[in-house]
Amino acid sequence: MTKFKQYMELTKPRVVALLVFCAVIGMFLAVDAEGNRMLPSWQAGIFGTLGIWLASASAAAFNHLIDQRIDKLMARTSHRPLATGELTPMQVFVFAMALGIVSMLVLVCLVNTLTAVLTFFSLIGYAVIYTAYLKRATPQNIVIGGLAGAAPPVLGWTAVTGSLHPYALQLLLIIFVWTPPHFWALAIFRVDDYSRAQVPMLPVTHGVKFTRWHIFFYTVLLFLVTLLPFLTGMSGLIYLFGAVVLGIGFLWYAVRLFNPPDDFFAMKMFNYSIIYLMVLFAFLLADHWLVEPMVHLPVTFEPIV
Ligand code: HEM
Ligand SMILES: CC(C)=CCC/C(C)=C/CC/C(C)=C/COP(=O)(O)OP(=O)(O)O
Repeated sequence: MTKFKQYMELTKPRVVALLVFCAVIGMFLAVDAEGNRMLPSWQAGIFGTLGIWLASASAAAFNHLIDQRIDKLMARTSHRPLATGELTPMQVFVFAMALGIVSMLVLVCLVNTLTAVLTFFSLIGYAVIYTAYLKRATPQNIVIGGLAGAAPPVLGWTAVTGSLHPYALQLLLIIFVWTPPHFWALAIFRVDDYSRAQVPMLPVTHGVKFTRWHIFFYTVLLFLVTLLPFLTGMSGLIYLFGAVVLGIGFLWYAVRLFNPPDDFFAMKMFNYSIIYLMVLFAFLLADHWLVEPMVHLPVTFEPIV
């Protein structure tokens, strides 16, 4: 691998691409103080995206640094540049710090302080609270840690408006509830990896059967939570259609997982979770810009901050 590719790998490019996608959609869903649709200014759009991207990449690189011992022990992660020794911990530290500092400079100087502060908390939440502490401490690690990964739509929204709106928190709630079925599906497939590395993920501590039930409960909760944007008047019928169809698909996987047709089925569910979130957010966007706001239920909220 070239040096460039090794540094790119540190930033978890595909995970971060979806985080940034959700942040950008958050930007295009933002409404003004009167509740009207608005387009982001070019500055909020470009520098907001850049700042959130760099902060997420920085968090991912810190995750590589802190997890190097675990990563060496797991088949899925043993090829990572720190695990193989292709990069040194000092190189990774400098890279992660540089990304983090530049992201904060971009957000503070070119976007707004609220977005910078919330992004900073997300970075610390993932890199320090989740990776360095929760991951090793409790099988609820990814549930609590999921809050950091769920932040991007809120960050996108605040980048555009400078204020926090309950609608944006609904988007956070969706990703927060989506994270457990997303991750535990993969963890079931990789249970031996986590067991070898002694990471207390739910299938390791409580078994695969118990984890399947948790996945099922969170998937039902996710189905209900994804109805909120429609019920609160944020989104209309196009979104409702998308959420219900995608949600039925997710529920089908959760039920089938109790009696999977093959060993690879949990991975299929994990892959579906990624498509699910991407398409759900695409529906939110399409609905917001294609449907006349009058179709929406007449419920409006005041910004919180
Ligand atoms: C605490 C929360 C989360 C945990 C523990 C988690 C865990 C994981 C793990 C272990 C992988 C496998 C990576 C690999 O293939 O080696 C993965 C992949 C992925 N995750 Fe998550 N995830 C979380 C939150 C999120 C969030 C919030 C997003 C985006 C909104 C996301 C998007 C993705 C994507 C797109 C992939 C596929 C990456 C690829 O194809 O290489 N994840 N996740
Ligand atoms: C500023 C901001 C929005 C920060 C969020 C950063 C971020 C990259 C969130 C994604 C969550 C994720 C990939 C967790 C997996 O970590 P893991 O250590 O369990 O997985 P691994 O074993 O693949 O490293």
